[in-house]
Amino acid sequence: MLRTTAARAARAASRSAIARSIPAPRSPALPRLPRLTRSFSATPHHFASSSTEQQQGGPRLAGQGEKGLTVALGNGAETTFSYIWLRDHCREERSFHPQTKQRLVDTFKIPADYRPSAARTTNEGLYITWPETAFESSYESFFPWSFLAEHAYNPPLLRTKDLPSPLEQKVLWSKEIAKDVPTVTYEEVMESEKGVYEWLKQIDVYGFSFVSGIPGTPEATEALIRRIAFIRETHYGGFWDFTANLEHGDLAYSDVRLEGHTDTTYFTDPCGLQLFHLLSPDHTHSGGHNLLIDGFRAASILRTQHPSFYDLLSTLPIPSHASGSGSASLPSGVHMRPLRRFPVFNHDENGELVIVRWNGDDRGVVGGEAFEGKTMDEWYEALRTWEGILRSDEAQLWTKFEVGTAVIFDNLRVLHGRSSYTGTRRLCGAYVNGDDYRSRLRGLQKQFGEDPRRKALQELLKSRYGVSFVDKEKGGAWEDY
Ligand SMILES: C[N+](C)(C)CCCC[C@H](N)C(=O)O
Ligand SMILES: O=C(O)CCC(=O)C(=O)O
Repeated sequence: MLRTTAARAARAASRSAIARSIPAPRSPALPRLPRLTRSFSATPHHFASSSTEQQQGGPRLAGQGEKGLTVALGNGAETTFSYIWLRDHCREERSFHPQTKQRLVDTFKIPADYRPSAARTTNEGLYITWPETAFESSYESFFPWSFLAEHAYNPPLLRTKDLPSPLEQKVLWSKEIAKDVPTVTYEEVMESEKGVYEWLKQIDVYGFSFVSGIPGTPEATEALIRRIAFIRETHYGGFWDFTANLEHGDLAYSDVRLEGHTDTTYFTDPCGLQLFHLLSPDHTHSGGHNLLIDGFRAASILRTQHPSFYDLLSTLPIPSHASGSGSASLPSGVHMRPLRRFPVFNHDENGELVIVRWNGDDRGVVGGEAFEGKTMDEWYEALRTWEGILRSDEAQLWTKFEVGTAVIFDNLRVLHGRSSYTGTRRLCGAYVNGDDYRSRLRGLQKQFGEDPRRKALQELLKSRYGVSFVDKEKGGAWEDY
């Protein structure tokens, strides 16, 4: 919804009210500092710059231009930041709300020709004094050298390949993992944050985890899921408790075999985690065993053995839908389609595989212009090869559901399926959004001081540029927002 002028004015007023409510930061009285012996090219926009006694060869201010300044870090690497970027990314309380971690400075009110009135450096970072202008009263921003090194862009001082990729943290598995399946107990998850952390670490590394010792009730199962985050509601409801009664127009509500698939490929944002817990005792049914397949491992096999097929399944958008009959609560029926079509393999901006979307049953009609110039036979050959890897004996982890033991898996990586069954089989469970799961895991990593990415970043900044993270109290929230 476009903001009206009044709303915008209200927002501006509320911002300045927020800013006023925050005690104006007492910019440290600038001690009279020795002028830098190094002289800079005298240009009309020259501003005073100085440095507190710093270790020889440490990071320093290396130059100032019309639109930006250049810093030199430990190993002499130089990089330039525009003044607008610096003002826009200030983390002082005037610019960045200390509790909400949201930007308070109105980026688009920063004058296009904004530049500092002074700058100084210390062993910890760069202090920029902004001038008294109509835009704002003069004040000082602080940027740790580590923050500048991490976010440098002209040129970048860090590259994606410098840090461990998320995929490196994962263990790709075959059916052999049956010898030692990742498992936690209900009790440890329910009784401590550490227990939840151990559980989510297993899901992060293996893409799935079993939970044993659960009371055989839907209530206990739901409480377990909610230790991660809230449940994702869909047209199947929130927490499901289902049998083969076709209460929803989907084969899951039947007793037929389901080959390995990921759920909700018809959602623009497929569900992240999925948990199943059997509630009906063994003697009420026969079959209905659970299948798990590591989609990332299967994809890596295809990529290695058939790169052209991997590329095809990484580019061709596949239609997906949920169109089963409606239910009593949804008489208009289900007509689910994603906003756009997605390929089987979806990658992040660094080319890392992050989402496998594959459901042969929910796949729509392929064809049309997306397939123009492609040979349909090649596409089916690629699919057949992919499905052949999924259905290979070594890829398939089959387990027999038991009351009291739930399985949870990352629906963006691990495919699941079911053998056909006879008799009465009652299953419960729910979805959790992938982003809520990853946020919960990130929070626990920080809480238990094990954020692998930041640890690797800290070591790299220290070894390559001789800079360290700065104690938050001194420089606001130096996180990777
Ligand atoms: C809600 N519950 C998990 C029981 C059924 C999900 C329906 C599965 C659907 N064919 C899909 O692949 O998304
Ligand atoms: O019934 C099962 O074991 C799983 C059903 C299924 O694959 C699904 O709900 O997506």
